[in-house]
Amino acid sequence: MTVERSVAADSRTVPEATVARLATYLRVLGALSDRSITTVSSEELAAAAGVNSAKLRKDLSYLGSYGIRGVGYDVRTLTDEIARILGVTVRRAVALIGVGNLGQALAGYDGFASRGFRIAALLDASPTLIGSTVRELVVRDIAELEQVVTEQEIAIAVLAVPASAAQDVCDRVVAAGVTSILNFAPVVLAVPAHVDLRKVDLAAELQILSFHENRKSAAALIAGGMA
Ligand SMILES: NC(=O)c1ccc[n+]([C@@H]2O[C@H](COP(=O)([O-])OP(=O)(O)OC[C@H]3O[C@@H](n4cnc5c(N)ncnc54)[C@H](O)[C@@H]3O)[C@@H](O)[C@H]2O)c1
Repeated sequence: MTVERSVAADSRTVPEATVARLATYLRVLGALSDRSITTVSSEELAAAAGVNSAKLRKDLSYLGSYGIRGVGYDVRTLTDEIARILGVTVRRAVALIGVGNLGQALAGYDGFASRGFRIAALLDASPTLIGSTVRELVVRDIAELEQVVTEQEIAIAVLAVPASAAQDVCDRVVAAGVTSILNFAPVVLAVPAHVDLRKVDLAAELQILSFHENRKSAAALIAGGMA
């Protein structure tokens, strides 16, 4: 999603694109920490995150983090700084709505917990799913949405429902007080200005790759013609 926005980080503001890269740096730092690596150079961190080191240094300068010349960055300190800016020092409770093919795959993904998120509730409308257990969580009836949001202090709702149901579910989630939504349904959702909405669209990502494939084929044809 390309929303031109910034996030306040102390007295400075962090561009949205930097926020997205900070999440990547945090993942890379987590992997380094798992391997008991305590310092990392900007070049190493940039390469592992797939960006150039000038961009990485610029991104980290928003945190007031410049590293030590010749030594690099302290993995623990940088992890803590990025986690603080991203607000993942608190474990946020996530409600997963729609426990079909995608919802069950997401519910089974261990990576959320290690990155600061707790799947606290699963909700669905299907009588065959309501009451069943997925990853030790009982699937609740979507009719209980408002109660579940309050009980579990849900901070983020993930929508994995059919496109036809997504706006209705989104409206209810917002009315229940949730202000962050991640939407997987292939539909543009309308939300009030105070709600942060992000969308995941794997088909669009594949189309972008397809576009690049086209360009590569065209370039190869031209190069072949010139040879
Ligand atoms: N963004 C992506 O890249 C991506 C990838 C795959 C699927 N999707 C989308 O994710 C959604 C789910 O896909 P799926 O394959 O899991 O579908 P699915 O049919 O297997 O699951 C959808 C679930 O939503 C439930 N549901 C329907 N209406 C509901 C409502 N009003 N409230 C609560 N639950 C409700 C259904 O009972 C079902 O369990 C679809 O919109 C699909 O297009 C997106």
